[in-house]
Amino acid sequence: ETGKLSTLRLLRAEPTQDRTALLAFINRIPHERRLRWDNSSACDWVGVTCDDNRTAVVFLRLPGVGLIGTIPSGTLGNLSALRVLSLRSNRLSGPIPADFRGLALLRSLYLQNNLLSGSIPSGLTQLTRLVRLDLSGNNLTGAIPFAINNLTHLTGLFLQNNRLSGNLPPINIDSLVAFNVSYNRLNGSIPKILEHFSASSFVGNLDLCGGPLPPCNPFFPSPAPSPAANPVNGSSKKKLSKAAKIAIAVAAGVVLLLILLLLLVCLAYRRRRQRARDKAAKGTAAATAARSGDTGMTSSSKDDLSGGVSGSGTASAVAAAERNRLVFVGKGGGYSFDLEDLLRASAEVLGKGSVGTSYKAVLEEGTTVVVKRLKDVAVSKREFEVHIESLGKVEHDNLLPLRAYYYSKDEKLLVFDYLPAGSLSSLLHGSRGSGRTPLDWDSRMRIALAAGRGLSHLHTAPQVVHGNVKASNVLLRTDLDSAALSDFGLHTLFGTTAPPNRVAGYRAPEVLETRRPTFKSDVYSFGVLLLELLTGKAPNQASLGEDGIDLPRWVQSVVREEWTAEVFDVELMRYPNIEEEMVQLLQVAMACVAIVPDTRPDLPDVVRMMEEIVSRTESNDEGRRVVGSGGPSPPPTTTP
Ligand SMILES: Nc1ncnc2c1ncn2[C@@H]1O[C@H](COP(=O)(O)OP(=O)(O)OP(=O)(O)O)[C@@H](O)[C@H]1O
Repeated sequence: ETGKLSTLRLLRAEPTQDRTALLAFINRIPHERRLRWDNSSACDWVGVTCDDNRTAVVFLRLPGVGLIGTIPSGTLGNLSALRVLSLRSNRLSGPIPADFRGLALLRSLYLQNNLLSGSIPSGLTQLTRLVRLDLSGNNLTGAIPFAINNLTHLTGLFLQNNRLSGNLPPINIDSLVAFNVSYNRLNGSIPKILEHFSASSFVGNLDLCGGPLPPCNPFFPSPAPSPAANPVNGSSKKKLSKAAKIAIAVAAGVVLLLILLLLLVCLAYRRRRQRARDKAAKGTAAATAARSGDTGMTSSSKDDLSGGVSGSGTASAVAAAERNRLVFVGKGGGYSFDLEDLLRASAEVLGKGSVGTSYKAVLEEGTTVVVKRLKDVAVSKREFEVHIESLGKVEHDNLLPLRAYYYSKDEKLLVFDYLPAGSLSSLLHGSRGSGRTPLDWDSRMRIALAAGRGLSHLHTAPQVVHGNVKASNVLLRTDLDSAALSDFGLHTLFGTTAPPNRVAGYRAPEVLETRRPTFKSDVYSFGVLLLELLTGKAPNQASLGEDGIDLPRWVQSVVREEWTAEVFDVELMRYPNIEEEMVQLLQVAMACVAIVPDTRPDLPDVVRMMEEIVSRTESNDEGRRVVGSGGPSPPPTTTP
C-alpha cells in the first residue's frame, strides 16, 4: 500500500519551479505546434526529461522545433539542475542570455545552427562542469575568452562558422579532444598548445597562421582591411574632380610611405630580438624592419586599442599593431617578448585571486612569467595606464616588480616575474603533517622581516597603500631575506564593491565600512600575517575557533586567559629558546591589529621593533643562528 502511494506521489510529483521557467520560455517564443506543453506534468512534455524523483528538469532537448527570436532571459537560466540543454537548429537570434551562468550543473550545451549574435558571454566560462560546448554556425562576434580555460572538463569545443575575431587564446585543457574554430575572423598565430589539432580545425580564418596552417609571415598581425572606408570611397569616386583625385593620390603616397616607415622601424626592433621568424625575405626586410616606433617597450599609448575606428588603411594598420601591444613598465626586467609570444605560451592556472586569475606562462624561448588577468577593472584606460606606470616604477628587493601590462576593452593583463618557490601561504599551510618539513622559526622571522621591509618601503617612498597584504601575496625566493610582497596598489583599479570573502581574514574592521584600504589598514593586515606566522593558523580558515571568530580576536581571547603559550604553532615547539622572541613578536602583532586605526604603529616602526627583536637575540644568544645570515636552521629537537 505504501509502495503504491509513493509511486502515485511520484507520478504526480511536479518540478514546479522548473515548470514555471519552461512556460515563461515557451510563451515568449514562437515555436512549432507539435511542441504542445499543456496541463500535463512538465516531465512528460516533448523535449523535457526530469530526474528520477520528478523534482527537477535535467535534460531539455528542443532541436529543430522552429523556435524563433531571442531566448528570453529569466527563463531557461533558472533551470538550475539542468545537465543537457539543446536548442540547436532553430532560428534563435540575439545574444546568448547572460543568466545561463546559473546553469551550474550543465554538462552539454548545444546552441549550434541558429542566428545567435553578440559575444560569448563570460557566464559560460563559469560553467565548469561543461563537457561539450557547441556554439557553431551562429553569428557570434568578439574574442574567444581566455577564461574558456576555466572549463577544465571540456572534451569538445565547437565555435566554427561564426564571426569571432582577435587572437586565438592558448587553450590548455587536458581533456579537449575535439576542437574547431574554422571559418571565423581570427588572426595571429595558432598557440603551440593547439597545434596538434588538424588544419580543418582552423581553416577559413584569413589571418590565422602557424601550426598546421601555413607559417606566419613576419608581419603580425596582418593588418585587417578597413571595412568601412572602401565602399564609401567607391561610391563617391565618380563624382571626384581631377584635382581631388591628384590630392588623393598624393595623400595615398604619403600614407604608403608612412606605413613603410612604421613597418621598417618595427621590424628593426623585432630583428634585434633575433627571433627565428625574422628570416624575412630581403626585399621585404627593408619594409619589415620598420615597425619599430611601436617597440612595445615604450609606455605612451594614446589610441584606444579596442575602439579606434580608422577609415583609412594606415590607421587600420596602426590600430592592428597597437592592438597587439604589450607595454613594458619600469625597467621591464630585461624581457623581450610581445603579446603574440604570450598568447603562444603554454599557460597553467596558478589560482583565482580576488581581482582575477593568475597564470604561469612558459614562453617558447623558455622564459616563465606570471600573467594576471584582471576582472572588473573600473577605471578608464588612461587612469589604468597612469596608475600601472607608477606602480611599475616601484623598486625594492622585497616587492615583486610589475613588468608589463596589456589593456584592451575585453582584456586587462599584468605581467610579473614568476617566483618558483611559491608563496608563504603554501609553505605554511600546504599539506601539514604529512612528512613535510615545517617552516622553522628563523625562516618565519626572516620572511616576516622581508615582507615588512617591502611594505615599509611602499608606505614611505612611493607612498602606495598595498591594499592586499596576505600570505599568498608573500612570494618566496631561495634567499628568504629576499621574499617579496606582490599585488600591491591594485585596489584602486576596482570599484568599491564589497571585497570578496577570501581577503576577509586580513581586512581591518574599518575597511568594511569605508571600502578603501589605507596605510593603517595595511598595518592591520600585516599584523594578521604576523599572527599567522606565530600561530600557524590561516586567518581565513573557516574552522578558526568554534564560533568562526577571526584570528586577532582568537589570539586576544587566548592571551587574555594567560595561555599565551597555547597560541603558538605546535610546529614551533620543537625549536629551543625561541619563546621570548615569539612573545615579543606577538606583542608587535597585537599592536598592529588594534581596533582603532590611529593606535596602530606605522610600518617603519613595526620593522624597527622586529629588527630589535632579532638583534637582541643575536647578542643574547650567540649559539643560535642569526636571522638574515643565510645559514642553515638549527636541527629540530623533540617536541616538549
Ligand atoms: N609571481 C608569482 N610567482 C609565483 N606564484 C605566484 C605569483 N603570483 C601569484 N602566485 C601564486 O598564484 C596563486 C594565485 O595568485 P593570485 O594573486 O591570483 O591570487 P591570491 O594571491 O590568492 O589573491 P589576490 O588576487 O587577492 O592577490 C597564489 O597561490 C599565489 O601565491
